[in-house]
Amino acid sequence: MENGMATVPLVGPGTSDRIAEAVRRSGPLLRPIASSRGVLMERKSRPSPQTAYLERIYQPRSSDVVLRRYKVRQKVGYGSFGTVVQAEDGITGTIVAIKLLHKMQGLHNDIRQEERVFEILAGGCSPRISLFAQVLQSGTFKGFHCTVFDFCDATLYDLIESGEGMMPLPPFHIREIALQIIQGIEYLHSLGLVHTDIKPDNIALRRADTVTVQQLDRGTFRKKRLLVSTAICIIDLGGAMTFGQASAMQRPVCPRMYRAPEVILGMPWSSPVDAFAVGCVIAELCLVKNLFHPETESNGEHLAMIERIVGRFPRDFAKLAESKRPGTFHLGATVAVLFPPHGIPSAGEQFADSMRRLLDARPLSSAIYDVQLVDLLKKLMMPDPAQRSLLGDAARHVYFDHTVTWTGAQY
Ligand SMILES: Nc1ncnc2c1ncn2[C@@H]1O[C@H](COP(=O)(O)OP(=O)(O)OP(=O)(O)O)[C@@H](O)[C@H]1O
Repeated sequence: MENGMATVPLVGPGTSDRIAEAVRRSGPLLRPIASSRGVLMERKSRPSPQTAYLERIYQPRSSDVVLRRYKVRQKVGYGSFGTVVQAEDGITGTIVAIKLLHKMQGLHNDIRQEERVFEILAGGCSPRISLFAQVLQSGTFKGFHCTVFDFCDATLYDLIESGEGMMPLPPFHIREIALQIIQGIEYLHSLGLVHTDIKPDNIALRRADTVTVQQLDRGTFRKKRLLVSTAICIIDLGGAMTFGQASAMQRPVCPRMYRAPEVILGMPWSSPVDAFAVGCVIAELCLVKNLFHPETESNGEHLAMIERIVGRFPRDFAKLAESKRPGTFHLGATVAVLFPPHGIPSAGEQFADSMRRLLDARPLSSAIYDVQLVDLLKKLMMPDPAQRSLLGDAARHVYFDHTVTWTGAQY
């Protein structure tokens, strides 16, 4: 093993130690054969619109120098609110990410929202600030409001979609990433803020350096790529709101696949929506696919899917939901989501696809084999928000015993 390590080429200051550590913790049956640096995965951001709005959306050009300092290199991401580019700082030479907000009326109530939320986080004076992308500067370029952030090599979405040879991640990497997400979002909650947009696209890996190892698997060595560091960075604070704003919010929040039952049912919601979404993201990282089928067509199907995968809704919660949305639950000897809706045969043509998806969905405990992880996920995704685990408690779950996390200083 020691000799094997000596053949690994260095990929940056201090990196060899981290490679050695990553390999050592992955088990005794490994030998490193190569290492690579930086963005090793194709960036998989959602597609840009091909519409008439193009002039209101920043189109990156390699000759652009944003805020007279940052030389644009390439587009790395695109979201509902902005285009994100990679740029080089002309003064320090460091690589940054710049988000240039779309110029669309009504899209931004407050164009400085992300910066303000980051200021609140920074004001909390906690080392957990390193779990978020730092805002370095902001201003206007070609009429676009732009915010400059730390650059992250890849998101969990990139990793899941195109982390070839890396997925599934070793269990200890999943644990380290999960703990950081929980601790970061718990920090937001401790400052009275709800993120509202937790999804794999919004959790980034600061560095995507990998080491390729040969892993002994049933008598033969197979190639496997390991992350050198699991340091994460939570991005996109643009949807974050205070508990007070959350309680007054009418429109649904959270992307559908990560949306908690109380939001689906139009009931009051608050910070537990983040816990539910965190559970979905951790499960997705283990399964290397969405926990809830991405083509789920209706709220009814989604609730039935939650019931099948996570567990039954408690009677009190179902009763409350029934009083607001009659026809959602069957309140008999057992409480059950009424899907397909009352009076429509489940064998009918109309719901055939939905019924097929529901039948294919596997309960958490039969899809994930780590019993402690399943217990944690069930607590994070309790259908009733009043029973859902607080993130502080989740961070102390036995699943995380002996988990080492990388701090900001180490990535
Ligand atoms: N600091 C960063 N480093 C590297 N890539 C980033 C960074 N911030 C954002 N990105 C990339 O840009 C994408 C869009 O960013 P972001 O989610 O902040 O934009 P948005 O317009 O608010 O999107 P959404 O539709 O999710 O609300 C991300 O999914 C990611 O791929």
